[in-house]
Amino acid sequence: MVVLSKPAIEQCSFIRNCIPTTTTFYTGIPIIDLSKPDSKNLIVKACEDFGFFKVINHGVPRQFITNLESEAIKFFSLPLSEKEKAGPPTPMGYGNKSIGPNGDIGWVEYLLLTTNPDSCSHKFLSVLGENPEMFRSALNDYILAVKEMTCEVLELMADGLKIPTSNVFSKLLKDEKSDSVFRLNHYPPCPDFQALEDSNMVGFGEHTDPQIISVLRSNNASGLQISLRNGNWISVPPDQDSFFFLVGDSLQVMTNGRFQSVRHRVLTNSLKSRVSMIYFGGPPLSEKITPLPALMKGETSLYKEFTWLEYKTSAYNTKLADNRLGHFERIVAS
Ligand SMILES: C=C1C[C@]23C[C@@]1(O)CC[C@H]2[C@@]12CC[C@H](O)[C@@](C)(C(=O)O1)[C@H]2[C@@H]3C(=O)O
Ligand SMILES: O=C(O)CCC(=O)C(=O)O
Ligand SMILES: [Fe+2]
Repeated sequence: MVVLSKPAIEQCSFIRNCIPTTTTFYTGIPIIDLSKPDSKNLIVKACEDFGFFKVINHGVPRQFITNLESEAIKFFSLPLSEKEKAGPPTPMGYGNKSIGPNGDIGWVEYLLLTTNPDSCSHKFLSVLGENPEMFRSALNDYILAVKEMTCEVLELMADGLKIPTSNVFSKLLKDEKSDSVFRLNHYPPCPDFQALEDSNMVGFGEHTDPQIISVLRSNNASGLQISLRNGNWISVPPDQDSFFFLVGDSLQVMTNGRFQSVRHRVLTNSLKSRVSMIYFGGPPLSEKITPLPALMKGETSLYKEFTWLEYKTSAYNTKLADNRLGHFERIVAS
């Protein structure tokens, strides 16, 4: 039996007083069933209306998901000194509370990796845990299966947009030089609510993702919120069996603003640990990010021309909440 010390009991009463007993979950999130024939049009509609949707019947083996989740839990349960052997994040590697290079702080620890199995960021794994090979293989299985499912969704999206080359997005992720990233996040339950209250700390502050598409899976702990087009924040009901897709800044540019990247954040006040795993599908560094000609019916581009390397370099000089695309918007005379 666990006997709580007095301060811990006090914390519990604080928790009881401060946590709303019910989180109001938004029930209108678009759900895309990949086994249904109308999914391509629903994907386009969801990207236009929300920049966000949930995918079910995705075909990613449950075993790959549970294996990686249990490896992630094992990793995050290691002593801090062990985890720190894989840090600091530069930007790949283990990070704790500090997000990115510009002073953002969150109630989160994480592991950021490149997705190429041969690339050096997986070297971080070899310094960790009792069986780094199991972690490596769980990661490779998961990333491969999620990438395949993501490409299927991107091809449906291109079809839905009536773009004649349906691999226009997926080929960027499939390219061997694709600059895709993988992230494991762990949001521990808050031990010190007062500190969190005082500092207004959140799990992961509001932002948009710079890549083409982000594919997020979490355990059944709440926390994720997205901003609707009217600026209202809504709580996303967690669903450990589904994947959430988020439109990134690069897809916003490639669709000349028809899709908009979704602002999102993670709040901390759950009593439960949240573990999330996110695949950020990005293009090769040299790729020009520009509106697709097939979508430009006489319009002009809303954005200056830039490569993914230029955008990424600029993004790494911004704070999390900044409007990163702002620097690349073209002033269009009306
Ligand atoms: C504050 C930052 C963290 C971030 C790099 C940045 O300077 C701005 C973009 C951030 C973000 C958001 C999505 C992904 O989690 C991420 C890996 C990415 O590609 O851009 C993070 C960056 C990071 O944590 O290094
Ligand atoms: O952990 C989450 O659920 C979301 C995290 C996120 O938005 C990110 O890592 O970019
Ligand atoms: Fe994000």
